[in-house]
Amino acid sequence: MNTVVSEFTKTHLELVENERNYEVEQSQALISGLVPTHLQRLGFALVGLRVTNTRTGLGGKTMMTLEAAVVGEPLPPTSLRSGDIVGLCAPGSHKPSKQAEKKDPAAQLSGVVTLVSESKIVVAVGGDDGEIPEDWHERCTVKKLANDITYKRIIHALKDLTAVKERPALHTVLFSDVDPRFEAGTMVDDDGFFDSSLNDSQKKAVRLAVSAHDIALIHGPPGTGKTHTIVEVIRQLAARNQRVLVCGPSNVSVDNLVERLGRIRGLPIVRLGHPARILPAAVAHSLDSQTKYSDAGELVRDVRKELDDTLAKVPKCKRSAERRALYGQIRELRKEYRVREAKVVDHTIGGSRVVLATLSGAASRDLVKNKGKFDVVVIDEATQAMEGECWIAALQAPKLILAGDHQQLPPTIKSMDARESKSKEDGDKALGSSCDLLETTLFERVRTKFGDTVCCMLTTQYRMHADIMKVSSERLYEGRLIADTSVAAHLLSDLECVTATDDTESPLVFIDTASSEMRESAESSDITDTATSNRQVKQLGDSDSKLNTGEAELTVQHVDRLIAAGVPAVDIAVISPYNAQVRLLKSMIREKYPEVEIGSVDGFQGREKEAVVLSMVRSNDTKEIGFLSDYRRINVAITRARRHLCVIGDSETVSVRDPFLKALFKHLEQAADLRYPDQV
Ligand SMILES: Nc1ncnc2c1ncn2[C@@H]1O[C@H](COP(=O)(O)OP(=O)(O)OP(=O)(O)O)[C@@H](O)[C@H]1O
Repeated sequence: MNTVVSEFTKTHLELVENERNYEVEQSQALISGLVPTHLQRLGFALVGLRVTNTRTGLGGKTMMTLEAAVVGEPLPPTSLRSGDIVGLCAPGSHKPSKQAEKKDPAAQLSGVVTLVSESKIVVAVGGDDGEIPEDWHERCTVKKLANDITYKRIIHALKDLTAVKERPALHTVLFSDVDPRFEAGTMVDDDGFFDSSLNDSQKKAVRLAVSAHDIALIHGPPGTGKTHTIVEVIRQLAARNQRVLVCGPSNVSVDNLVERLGRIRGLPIVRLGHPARILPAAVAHSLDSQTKYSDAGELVRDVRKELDDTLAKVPKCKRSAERRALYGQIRELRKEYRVREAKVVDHTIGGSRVVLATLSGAASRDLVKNKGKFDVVVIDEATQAMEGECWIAALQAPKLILAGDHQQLPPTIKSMDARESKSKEDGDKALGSSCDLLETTLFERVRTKFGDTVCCMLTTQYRMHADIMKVSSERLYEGRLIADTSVAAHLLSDLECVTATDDTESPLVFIDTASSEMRESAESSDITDTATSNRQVKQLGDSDSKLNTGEAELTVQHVDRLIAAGVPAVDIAVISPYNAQVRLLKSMIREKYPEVEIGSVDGFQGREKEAVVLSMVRSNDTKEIGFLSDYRRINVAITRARRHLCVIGDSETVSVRDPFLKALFKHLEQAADLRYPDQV
């Protein structure tokens, strides 16, 4: 079996390295090719800042607050967000630090953004690299840097997987012909569920997951209560004295679970991860908060105060010898702080039955020290993570539970377009199939290998009107998805303050633009701000994004009608598979209705709204539909709506080639309120 594992990791390592290089090259080309003022205009840098405050954060990091150099002036608009990795340097400086030089030669320090507000940005700068040059109290620049940490962690995990000496049964099941095992003795009795509202398929999934010896899958189509079910699984495992590591590919997926688990009394949980990336509702359970405010945290509070007091003396100190002495003290205090903090962290993690982190965060030093101390790893949204990413967490326990839906979008492989076109150009089939391999998730691989023996599908959905879910159920979920009675017939007109109109009484509206003149076009330069931002869009692989102005106008009119009928703007989402159309729609809707959410289909996965307007965009003579042909994208698009879905598209272009789209348009023609542009 070791040979199989070695071959597997070798192929994946190569693919992940390629993906990492591609992403780093892309962002470096953008970031290092432009001067900071230009980057600032694009939202990737802030120039003319000054350091106004420093204090100590988790891990002994220096939290630097930066404000506009002109006192009281707001920061310019920026796309820098909490969690971004940034480089800091004096204007025009080219003196590299060891840590930052690989990423940006002009950066002197690098850190993580922890807060961005109208007037300030806070950056956490790592340990001993946190010595702040004197002139930064007057002028300094912050620039976004490429972030390849997750890739490095995947690469590390794959190497660790190769090196495992005593393989648990989980590895045997995943890499050889051994079948998964289930232990009947651990079965949950009918009256043994904590949550009495669970439906039959959810109970079945909980039983499968709890009784699995090595692996189980929970397949959760849209709105079927996958998270609900995972919470019960975790409670059942904790009640059996098992320690559980719970992960997801994104911070949102983890915090969703933190929020729900945090409400359960008597279940000690801790959320690992950079506080800047944790959602406010989950912050109280973060390791940072627990080390700060728990009784055990007393141990570090004194040193933290002394460190902060010493840091505060630095800007006031004019002589460099005195500054050097202060930095010497700071270094010693940091060392002491880290030793004490490590004890508190071990105590907090060790005392928690359930530990939560992103998949990438599962590589945290604090967790790796805990290696082997978990009984089960649970991964939510596992169909949105590359297999290598899952292994960062999966190495930590002998049992793995994966939850997800392989009929929705897989993880984004950024080098995919480049690889696919190169594969076509060179006729290199191997390159093409390597894309597929990287896109194949661990969930999908296990489901294909073992089918229903390891996988339980949740079949009652609590989101969509029955007409909205019909095509997805029939074509992708074997016709087994049923709408719960609480949602099966619900309409916008049932909402308080919404009047009954043709729109609010129809769960499905289809505006067919076929035989109109509403044709797609390529994005022109006047849609984006500057010539450079067009180039940036191209560099980010969005060069041939399409838009359709006619459809955009119909979309705005439909939103106008919904709002006039009393549908709250916050309950409406406008989505499109094409980023260029999203940009156009934002420029037309944002000002009028700031609360209407406008985004790409891919960005809306995992979300829901009462009303969704979907603009399909494609309309051409050759029936080209580009990436609309990925049925998973269309499945995500049409399953976001609870009570009302309005599809705007050209049936003659979109419904011709792809079987899923054909079925969707047939259903729309039969079941939707069908309209034509000149009648709306
Ligand atoms: N057994 C149940 N009885 C009643 N309502 C339920 C039940 N299970 C889930 N729900 C409701 O269904 C909705 C979706 O649940 P949840 O967020 O757990 O689903 P999910 O499958 O994780 O969602 P997504 O489709 O976004 O992945 C929630 O409003 C939840 O309260």
